[in-house]
Amino acid sequence: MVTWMRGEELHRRAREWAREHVKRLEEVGVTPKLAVLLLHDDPVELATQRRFVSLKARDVREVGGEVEVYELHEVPPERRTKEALRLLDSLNKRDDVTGILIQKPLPPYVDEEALFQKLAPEKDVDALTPESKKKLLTRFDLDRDVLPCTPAGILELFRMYGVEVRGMDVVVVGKGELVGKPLAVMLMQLDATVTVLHALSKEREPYVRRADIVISAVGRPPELYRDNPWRLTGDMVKEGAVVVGVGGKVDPATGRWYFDVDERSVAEKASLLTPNIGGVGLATRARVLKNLIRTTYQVARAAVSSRIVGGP
Ligand SMILES: Nc1nc(=O)c2c([nH]1)NC[C@@H]1CN(c3ccc(C(=O)N[C@@H](CCC(=O)O)C(=O)O)cc3)C=[N+]21
Repeated sequence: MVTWMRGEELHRRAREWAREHVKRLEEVGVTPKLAVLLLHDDPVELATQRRFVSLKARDVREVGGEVEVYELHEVPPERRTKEALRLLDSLNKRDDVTGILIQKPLPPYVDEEALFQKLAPEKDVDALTPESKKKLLTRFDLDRDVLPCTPAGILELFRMYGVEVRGMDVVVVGKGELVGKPLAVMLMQLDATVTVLHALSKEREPYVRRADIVISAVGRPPELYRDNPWRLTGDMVKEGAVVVGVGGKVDPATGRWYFDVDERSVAEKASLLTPNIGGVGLATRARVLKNLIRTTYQVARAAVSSRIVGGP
């Protein structure tokens, strides 16, 4: 029998925790404010990302924070990076903005590196600036650090459901900057044996079949992508494996979700499995809230100490 790894509890606890901190911050005159940048113009991505952004915005508002969303898809592609950099510059400087999130993925013509270099590290809710990434390579503290939301959310699910990664064979499918890559690094820190598979991997099945833990973070469901489609089905994993499904896309025509993991067939083989709805997504949102509170403290602290250092 499969045990479902659900994110509701983490999400509920994070909201409670965040609400408490919003109250505490209120007393010193600070309100968390998240600025979200949405740069994509591809219809599948725009539909999907808008949905994610509205969910995160709802969470932040529900705990007493504020949200500003900036959509840049109407800016011509050749000016998109420049406009985003200009916007980031002003958001970096604004005292009322305490967290900035650049929704991923970005369109291919946008200079991603330039954006994350520009983003003020103390406001980096996703831990995607070069500074945050560097920290991941040495060590991290799941309970204290601003860490990439989805990888950290998955590690929290593992902790909650007693999944030990030490010494385990873990396969991560997908090597994206947002999930696959940081997660692989974190799992390595936790002494797992990590294999990362991606679009150019010669073979996938043999690696997947022998893995104790499979994490699928691709986001190319066959229903929506002809090139390099990916779906994990029950026949691909070993009996008793732990399986985590991360990727999912919304069909802009129907509003329907398509996911990386075929929940039904995998549930017949896996010992533990995240549900496509109510699993990793909620664990991710829990971390977004926690990260925003942490960046808010960082920003508030920086403002106070610069006042002390710089004088009035
Ligand atoms: N810079 C950046 N940071 C992110 O954190 C980020 C991103 N880019 N790009 C896209 C992914 C995806 N993501 C999700 C958030 C919430 C759900 C979620 O809450 N899903 C609901 C269902 C969704 C629904 O009800 O429509 C659930 O799992 O129950 C899922 C996925 C954040 N992402």
